[in-house]
Amino acid sequence: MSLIENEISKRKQRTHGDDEILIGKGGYIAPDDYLWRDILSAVVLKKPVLLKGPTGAGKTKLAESVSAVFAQPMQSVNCSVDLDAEALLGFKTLVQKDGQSVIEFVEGPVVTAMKKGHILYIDEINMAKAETLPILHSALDYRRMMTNPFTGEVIQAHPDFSVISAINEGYIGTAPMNEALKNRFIAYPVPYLTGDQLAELWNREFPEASTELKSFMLHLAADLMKQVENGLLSEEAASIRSLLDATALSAHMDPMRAVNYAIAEKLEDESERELFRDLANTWIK
Ligand SMILES: Nc1ncnc2c1ncn2[C@@H]1O[C@H](COP(=O)(O)OP(=O)(O)OP(=O)(O)O)[C@@H](O)[C@H]1O
Repeated sequence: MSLIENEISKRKQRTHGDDEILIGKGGYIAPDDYLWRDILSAVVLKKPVLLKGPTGAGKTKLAESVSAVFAQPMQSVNCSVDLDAEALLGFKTLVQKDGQSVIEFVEGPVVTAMKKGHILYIDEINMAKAETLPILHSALDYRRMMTNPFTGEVIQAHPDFSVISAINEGYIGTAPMNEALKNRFIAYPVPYLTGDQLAELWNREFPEASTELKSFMLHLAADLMKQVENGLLSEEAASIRSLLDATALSAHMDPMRAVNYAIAEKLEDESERELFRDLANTWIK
């Protein structure tokens, strides 16, 4: 058995009680033959994983699929400029016990994931304020431990504790990631699906849809990718999420209106919207 299969069977044997509700559903389709196993390799080697890719490329789905394959609960943190140490580690609160007010510490997602050996998914990690995340450095490198500044507790991570982060690189409003933080991760590009893999996703998500509709969406997706590569459309124009939304809407309305609402109206420039509509029109029969 390979290292990966060995680790999968080991982690799967654990039981997680009520936390089982936090196990992901899976369903990520990889763009090639190696990305999925390459990511699992980093996880079993206890290296933090950084998923780099545009919005709606399946990064969250991929993290959920890692959670599913190991049957391991996933704690999620969504970063924003307001994210502070308390949102990551937890906070103190007053509770009543035997008629007395006592201070208790409510553990946050990082502490829980470290202690229970869950997967910690940190979405949009580059959106957090530069001063917030260094608190994680010692948990992310070979030390795999942290001193909780709120309680003074020294936490040694459970052997299964794994970290997956995601970043929308180049997305407006995102700062580059702090170098010392980035240095602790193994980074994987997560592109939009194309070709056969995209068709596989459509066939799975829309088994009832007509071949004509699926063919329209898949041709449109290919054209959008081409124009993104040519620099004529912004990357989110080819977002798989938006294309899936458009296909779902098409069950209830004309597909041209569906792609207009789900994709065109969200593009910033009128020139982009026009180009998009021209491309869509060429595939509408
Ligand atoms: N390769 C893929 N395999 C399976 N589903 C995918 C894939 N790519 C996109 N999707 C689907 O597209 C939608 C968006 O995916 P997801 O939320 O994982 O994207 P994301 O990269 O995390 O986006 P964001 O950066 O905006 O958070 C979901 O419905 C997801 O199932």
